[in-house]
Amino acid sequence: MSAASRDSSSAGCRLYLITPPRFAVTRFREDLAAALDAGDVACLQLRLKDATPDDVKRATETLMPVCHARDVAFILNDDAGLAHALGCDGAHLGQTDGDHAGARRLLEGRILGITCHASRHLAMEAGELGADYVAFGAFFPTDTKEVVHHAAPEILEWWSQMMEIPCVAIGGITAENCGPLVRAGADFLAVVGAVWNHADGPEAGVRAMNAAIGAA
Ligand SMILES: Cc1ncc(COP(=O)(O)OP(=O)(O)O)c(N)n1
Ligand SMILES: Cc1nc(C(=O)O)sc1CCOP(=O)(O)O
Ligand SMILES: [Mg+2]
Repeated sequence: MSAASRDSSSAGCRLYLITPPRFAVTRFREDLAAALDAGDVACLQLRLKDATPDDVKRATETLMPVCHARDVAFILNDDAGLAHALGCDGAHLGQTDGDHAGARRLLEGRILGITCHASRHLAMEAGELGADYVAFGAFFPTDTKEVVHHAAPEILEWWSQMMEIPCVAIGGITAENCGPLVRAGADFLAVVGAVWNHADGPEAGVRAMNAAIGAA
């Protein structure tokens, strides 16, 4: 999850895949493997908002090996303690997902990503406490989540010119609309629907996203 050198092209921007909100683990294992085999994916975030810790544990035990076999980092959403306990590669925390500084200490040597919405101030704070990446969004309307914050590409441009810490763009991103985000300096594009809801299936979704990143 480190940023490659930045320039004004798509060089270095990679796909950051997030799981669908709900899935049957055994079946999803096959879908995930096929999606990851379809093209470059930097990491998978397990995002199960209504699941119990036991559900998350089972999903992690099933899906993390699929990721690791393909050199894809496995990041758990919302819970740094559980990420640590389950041996995940890292955690993604929102602004209300607990103590960021404590998570940084707990996940020493692992990945910590922090949601910063459309706020330069939150991003600077996250950078100062040692986040491995900051996430900005939502850039476009999304059916995956009700969002209250709306970001514009300028924040990616500002961040990427100022800071070495990678930035992730999220929210309604598709192969059709991602070009300006890549050109603005996003290091990663985080997507749910663009892959899992692609009309031709998740493999086509991964291929389309990578083609669009490469063409930006
Ligand atoms: C890469 C990435 N960016 C932002 C989010 C959103 O996190 P959060 O604000 O905590 O909202 P939930 O995902 O928990 O609903 C994310 N998960 N991943
Ligand atoms: C999980 C999440 N966080 C967002 C934010 O703006 O912080 S938008 C979002 C949903 C991303 O799914 P899709 O790619 O289907 O729009
Ligand atoms: Mg969260």
